[in-house]
Amino acid sequence: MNIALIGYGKMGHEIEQIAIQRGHQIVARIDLTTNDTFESPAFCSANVAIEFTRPDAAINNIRKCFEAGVPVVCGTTGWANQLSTIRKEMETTNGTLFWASNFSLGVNLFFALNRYLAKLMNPFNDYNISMIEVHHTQKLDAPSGTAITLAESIIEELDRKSKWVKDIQQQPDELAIASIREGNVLGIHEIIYESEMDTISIKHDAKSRRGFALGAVLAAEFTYNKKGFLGMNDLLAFL
Ligand SMILES: NC(=O)C1=CN([C@@H]2O[C@H](COP(=O)(O)OP(=O)(O)OC[C@H]3O[C@@H](n4cnc5c(N)ncnc54)[C@H](O)[C@@H]3O)[C@@H](O)[C@H]2O)C=CC1
Ligand SMILES: O=C(O)C1=N[C@H](C(=O)O)C[C@H](O)C1
Repeated sequence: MNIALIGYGKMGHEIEQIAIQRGHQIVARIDLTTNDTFESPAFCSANVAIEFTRPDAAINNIRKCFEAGVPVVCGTTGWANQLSTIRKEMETTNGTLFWASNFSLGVNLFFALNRYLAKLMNPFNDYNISMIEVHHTQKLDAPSGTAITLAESIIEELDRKSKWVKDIQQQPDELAIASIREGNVLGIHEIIYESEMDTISIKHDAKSRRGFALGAVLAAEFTYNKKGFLGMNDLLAFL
């Protein structure tokens, strides 16, 4: 498969290695540091583009993929509040977008565990719930996209929580997400249920970026020749 990388930073490099190991060709690398363009024949020859850039760049890059008729897998976080806008544009252009806040298989198992635990804890009002996410200091968005996905599932399952807030809980229905930025931490997410009697917590700790990158390449393989909006549940049902 011909793959175009949009964003050739930490994730772009990791994805390139895995894509080549899996027998794909990288036909274009669009980044602030390269000369490749969306208009080039090389980019237009891509079967799928994989976009990992920054929150303020993702939407425009996805639009460029729709214009070029290239399906796009996007892992950039920090812009998901505009997802419904871009989905409408995807429909009007008959495009293809696969988006996930986290492509790692382990994190997606953790998503299922999180939802199950929230459902289990729903009747037990003595437990309050909070979340901590830790990432490297270069990360631009907070809370992380993964933390927001986790929070959205908890809010769906737990009647006593109706919205997430950054850092400090002020109302009982708020779910506080603390974001810590330190060193080169690749991504830690912990959900904590706390009563006067005890603490129950679940935690995911990424050991490398390979899990994110492998998931993104699998998503690209899955996206090839498909139309519409796709996500990790579609991919996991297929694996
Ligand atoms: N969904 C997932 O599984 C994961 C998502 N991420 C997200 O992916 C994004 C990128 O992460 P990293 O690779 O670690 O960041 P990075 O900072 O190492 O790389 C970003 C690259 O994008 C380039 N860039 C910036 N603006 C651009 C533009 N307008 N067009 C093209 N390229 C542009 C930069 O020059 C840089 O090389 C972040 O939003 C991060 O949160 C990161 C890991 C996993
Ligand atoms: O910026 C990162 O590094 C990561 N971002 C994603 C997020 O915001 O959830 C996924 C992973 O945690 C790494």
